[in-house]
Amino acid sequence: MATLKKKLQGLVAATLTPMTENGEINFSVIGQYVDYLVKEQGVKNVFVNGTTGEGLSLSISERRQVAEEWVTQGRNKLDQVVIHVGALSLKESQELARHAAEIGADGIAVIAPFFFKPWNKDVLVNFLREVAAAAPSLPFYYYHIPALTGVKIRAEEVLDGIQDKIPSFQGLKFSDTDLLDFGQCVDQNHQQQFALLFGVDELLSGLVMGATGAVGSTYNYLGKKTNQILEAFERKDFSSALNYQFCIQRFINFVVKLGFGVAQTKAIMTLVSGIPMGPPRLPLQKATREFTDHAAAKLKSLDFLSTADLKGRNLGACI
Ligand SMILES: CC(=O)N[C@@H]([C@@H](O)[C@H](O)[C@H](O)CO)[C@@H](O)CC(=O)C(=O)O
Repeated sequence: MATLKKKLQGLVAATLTPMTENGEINFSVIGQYVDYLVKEQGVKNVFVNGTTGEGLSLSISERRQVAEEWVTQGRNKLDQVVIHVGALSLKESQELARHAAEIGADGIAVIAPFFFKPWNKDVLVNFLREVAAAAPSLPFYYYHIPALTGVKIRAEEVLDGIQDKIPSFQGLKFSDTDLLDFGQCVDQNHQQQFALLFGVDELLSGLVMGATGAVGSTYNYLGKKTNQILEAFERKDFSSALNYQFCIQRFINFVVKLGFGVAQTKAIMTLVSGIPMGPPRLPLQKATREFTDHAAAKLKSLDFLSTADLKGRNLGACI
């Protein structure tokens, strides 16, 4: 049985994996990264080695070391450290799951295998069950991200009866925009026993539909702003929640048009936090100087960046 833990809720930062210019992992800044999330962004949960963390581009040994560093540095500072342990090889995934349990992580998550793909719900759940069984004491989350895995089995189908197969099942990270599917997951979750975490940073729609929390890349540097959405939603001030959402979207929409992914997230995080995230690993390509300059200008115009070097306050600023 999974150890009873407080339900994962609120914002969860999908962490980046800091790298040196030579492409090695820069473990030395993870402690600083933890402090930044907690103190500057008000984010106390992390999702490590996922999409944003380039988990699938790291070796197994690197994934173990990154997980270990987050757990160590996060001790007594972070509420929960969830480790993504998905891999194409079931054995590797099980090894990572066991390791997460040994180091004292708070949960594990797994994506659908995406080379040889499960062709139906039962096959997918069998795969997930085998991984979960390697760390039965850890809360288990299914990481649904069909656009990247190509596995289009609906999340509501996966959830149906899943706890009978996976006793440690604790929730879903829903990285998709199909609100019918997400709504069905919420509707099924009658006893509210599962954490249903929205994985797309246009968060308000997920909250309205019943998300209990959210995992995302932008919470690394817009956590404080996004927490304002959660707070307004909590006090039923929907108009303010929408204003905060639109304000954040002005930035997301801007960078999406420039071409936005993990490399660009690394550049933005470096800019906003001052912590060097370095380049991504191939096949991803480092963000261009042009992208970083445009993103910096937009962040300043929205007052998302330190105003110390601002000459005058922009009237369109989101504060
Ligand atoms: C495909 C992707 O990278 N999605 C991001 C989002 O946070 C995304 O950057 C955001 O919604 C941008 O609109 C997260 O869901 C990724 C994530 O949670 C992870 O790193 O595991």
